[in-house]
Amino acid sequence: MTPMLEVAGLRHTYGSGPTAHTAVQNLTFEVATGELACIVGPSGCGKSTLLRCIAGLIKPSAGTVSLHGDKIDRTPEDLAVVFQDYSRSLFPWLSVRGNVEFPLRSRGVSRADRRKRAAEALEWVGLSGAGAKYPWQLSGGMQQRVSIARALACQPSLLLMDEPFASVDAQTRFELEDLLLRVRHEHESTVLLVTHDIDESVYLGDRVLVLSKSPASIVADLTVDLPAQRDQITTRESKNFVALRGEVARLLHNQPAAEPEPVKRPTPSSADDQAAAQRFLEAEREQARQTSH
Ligand SMILES: Nc1ncnc2c1ncn2[C@@H]1O[C@H](COP(=O)(O)OP(=O)(O)OP(=O)(O)O)[C@@H](O)[C@H]1O
Repeated sequence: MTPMLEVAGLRHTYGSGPTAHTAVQNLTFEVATGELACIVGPSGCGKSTLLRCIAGLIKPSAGTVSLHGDKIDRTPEDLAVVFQDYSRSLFPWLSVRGNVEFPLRSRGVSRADRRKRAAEALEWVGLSGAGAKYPWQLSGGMQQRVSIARALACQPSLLLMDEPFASVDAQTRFELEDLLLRVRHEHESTVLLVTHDIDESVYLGDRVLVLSKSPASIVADLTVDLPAQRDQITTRESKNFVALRGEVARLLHNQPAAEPEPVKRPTPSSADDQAAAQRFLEAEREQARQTSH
């Protein structure tokens, strides 16, 4: 079956000559229909560059991006993006309803259908009563819900999310993570979410793609072996969660400076995995402390 998203041999270099900077190199992966894939990588490794290439906002220097088999050379209509900075992505002069309806105008959706789809999307994110308000009358978490509603109203084949919960407090972050899990199951959405938060990548993902330091390449593609129904307390305490979180942390913190080798996933085997992961993390931190002095 054709994957929803196919990224093949992607490279992007900013600038040219002596100031050229390769942000991502040789990235190849697929995201299946209905899957939620998380991308996690060190700060500045090229995560946003990758998303911008997928969204058709920049043309990659090499390689291809295809959405259900069609090569992307401009922003596809059936793709929506949720950015970290909700305050800049919502229009302050439009009501919440107006913001959610806005991208539907350029997609030729009739006024009546725009109203209907905006009302539905606001209901999905728990903001039915807020349509007439303005973004600046809402909390940060509510504004990000509006951004998510706006993306969902477009009924995208692929939802791209770039650090979507990085600008809200911890409690709101948990609520928004659970909101995303709920709506993606209800709507069988295909989601590619970029985060620098290891726990978030494991909590949300069906898969976690771990990127190397810049220029980003994929060092591991891990399947998240957790039940589809997750909750913030028991899932995060579970043995599989803790083991996988430790593994992602190791992969992120233990990278050679250049050309990382692909790393195979070890199979969790003993009841001591959790403690072993914790000890390993502590050893990693100690090593990082020593090398930074
Ligand atoms: N327009 C640009 N021109 C030149 N270099 C750029 C440009 N945009 C990004 N870069 C560089 O490319 C590299 C990757 O940047 P990018 O923003 O994609 O990384 P990131 O992983 O999303 O970063 P962060 O984790 O801080 O959000 C960085 O070294 C950055 O300085």
